[in-house]
Amino acid sequence: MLLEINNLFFSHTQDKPLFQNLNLRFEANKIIALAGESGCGKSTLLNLIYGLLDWQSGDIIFDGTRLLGPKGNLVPGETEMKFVAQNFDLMPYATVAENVGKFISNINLKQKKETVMELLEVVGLQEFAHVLPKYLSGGQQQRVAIARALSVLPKLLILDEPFSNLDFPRKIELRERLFRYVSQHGISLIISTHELQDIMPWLDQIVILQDGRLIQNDSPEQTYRYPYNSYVAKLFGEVNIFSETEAADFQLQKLSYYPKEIRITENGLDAEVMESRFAGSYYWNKIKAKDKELVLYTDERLDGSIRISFI
Ligand SMILES: Nc1ncnc2c1ncn2[C@@H]1O[C@H](COP(=O)(O)OP(=O)(O)OP(=O)(O)O)[C@@H](O)[C@H]1O
Repeated sequence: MLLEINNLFFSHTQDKPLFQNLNLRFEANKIIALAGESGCGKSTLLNLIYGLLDWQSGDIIFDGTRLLGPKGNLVPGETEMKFVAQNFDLMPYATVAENVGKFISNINLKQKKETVMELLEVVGLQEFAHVLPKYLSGGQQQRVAIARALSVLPKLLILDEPFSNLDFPRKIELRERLFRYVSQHGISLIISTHELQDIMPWLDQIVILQDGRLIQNDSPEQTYRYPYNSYVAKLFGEVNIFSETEAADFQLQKLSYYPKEIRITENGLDAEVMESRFAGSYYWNKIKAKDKELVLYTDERLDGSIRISFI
């Protein structure tokens, strides 16, 4: 087991405990998402794991060693881990390449240069090698920090919302190269996020926190198909939520249905189309069935009366 969190108690302030008896296990060589809405405790947990905050009680065991937190470390942070927080402290007067090479030995300069260029390629910043960080956008600076963290081949890399500052094309480029690189180099990755859709294909495990509580810890497929509650389902994007009474009335098996889980059928429930809008690869439709508004995605524009089934 790479990382074990046992009976962890932590609060920022006395009146508001955050983690009360948190237990979690992470296996090595996995890509794990730590997900949940803003304020659920993701950043705090990452800071605790990396040794930047002292916890009240419980154990964090990394690769067989019980961690001591900041009280036990002269230099903040654990040596076999790297953490890229949301504020990425780059050296302001050093170029992008110098920043990325900060932790790489100077013994073989040619090798160092090659490694730096390979890492800049992973994060898509080769052409910025000789630029100072102040001329880069927030998202670009964050990518420099990720490349620098990768340079030491840590056992565990922790990234706090790494894609939050990136536009969509850059996000999809970076996620593929980054996830491939960590898998090929045996680096375990914990990545915090408040939305799962875009990184799903690369994940081995999804850990979900709600108000400091661990509410689900499953494979991506299991989490998506059987979300513990509507809070979990909403992390995957748009979703139709039903109360217990509504679910009984609709004769449903679950309390949440994604827009693709409602289909047009010949012998289904009567519904009226209220809106049908072009959304690129699908049509976004708002319909009304049994007085409840629902969203479903279809390949064709909808109109008038339809019949639907829940799958
Ligand atoms: N230094 C602090 N002092 C007091 N409370 C704090 C402190 N840092 C965070 N908190 C509180 O602890 C809770 C968890 O915060 P945390 O930053 O870990 O959440 P998060 O899930 O990472 O949110 P986000 O996605 O917005 O970064 C929140 O209620 C927050 O207000």
